[in-house]
Amino acid sequence: MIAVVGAGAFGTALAISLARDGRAVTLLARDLRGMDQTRRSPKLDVAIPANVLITDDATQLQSAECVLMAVPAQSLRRVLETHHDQLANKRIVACCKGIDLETLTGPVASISATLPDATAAILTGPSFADDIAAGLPTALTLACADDTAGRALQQTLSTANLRLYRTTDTIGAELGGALKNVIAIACGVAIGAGLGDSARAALMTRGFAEMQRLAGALGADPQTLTGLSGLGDLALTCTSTLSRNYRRGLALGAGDQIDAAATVEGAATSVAVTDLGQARGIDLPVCTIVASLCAQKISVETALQTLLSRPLKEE
Ligand SMILES: NC(=O)C1=CN([C@@H]2O[C@H](COP(=O)(O)OP(=O)(O)OC[C@H]3O[C@@H](n4cnc5c(N)ncnc54)[C@H](OP(=O)(O)O)[C@@H]3O)[C@@H](O)[C@H]2O)C=CC1
Ligand SMILES: O=C(CO)COP(=O)(O)O
Repeated sequence: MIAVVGAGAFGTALAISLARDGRAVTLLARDLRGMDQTRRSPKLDVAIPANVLITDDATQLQSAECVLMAVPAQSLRRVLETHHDQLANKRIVACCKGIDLETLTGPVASISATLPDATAAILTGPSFADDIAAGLPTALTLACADDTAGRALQQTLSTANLRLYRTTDTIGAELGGALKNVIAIACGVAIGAGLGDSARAALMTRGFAEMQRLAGALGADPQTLTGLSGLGDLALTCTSTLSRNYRRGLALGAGDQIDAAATVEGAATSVAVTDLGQARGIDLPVCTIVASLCAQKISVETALQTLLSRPLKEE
């Protein structure tokens, strides 16, 4: 049995996809919201197959062959600690995109620090929950430092429509997923402020250079970022209004009222990235500007002038 912790949009979509392919799945919800009765998620327009056990009973995790953690990046540590006893020596696959603000580390480090006996992996890349739930073709990166375990997870989690590519570069894979959210906000701001598609292309490209620079400094192979997690997810999230991070950027760029309660992961990640860059002396102008914009410390006009007035340099 495969367990999914977190019955939000992504966790439920993954559960549906795996179950449709014949796997037995347990979906652990913090709040069932009647999903076990209606067999529907309030966040997806697809019925949940009968071979998904929807439960709020965490003891069900004990019999899982692997556990997918589909909770927001800033909640991951807390959720791992809460279910420590059920998860202690399992194969744990983070399905979130972000950098923990307290530790300035990614989801794989959170798993290893919280559950030293577990096998830690991450599943990330370009995919909207709605697309996965609808059974549309999708390709993702599965990263696990232990390649034998990674190969087994790749087999276990690939389905007819969900194709997983494998890498051992967990830091590169998780940074690709985390950092693209920051650049997606920047691109949304550009479009929301009417700066045009050319400005967006410039931000995607220079943002990608920042992603590779930071990833290399943190021990990743910058080449990993040219894969699905990185370039692939950047292409999706910086161009689609299905992305919450991109939509947050659109709202900031257009000067719309921001709902403070509706957080997007790229906002927290922009703060973490700014701290990491400053501590290591790495130049990350786009990410730093996004942190200031999200905190509403500077105007879009100031952000634009700051980026355009930087010294000219080699590409
Ligand atoms: N949505 C998408 O298209 C995609 C999302 N992802 C990633 O998946 C991760 C989850 O996103 P998504 O599913 O969209 O988010 P949702 O908000 O839809 O779901 C998050 C889930 O996590 C649960 N949760 C949050 N905090 C806690 C906590 N402290 N303890 C227990 N459960 C908690 C929520 O429970 P409750 O409902 O009770 O609040 C909810 O079930 C993110 O990192 C995102 O980047 C990746 C690819 C695509
Ligand atoms: O990560 C995603 C697509 O790959 C979803 O993006 P958002 O979190 O911005 O909605």
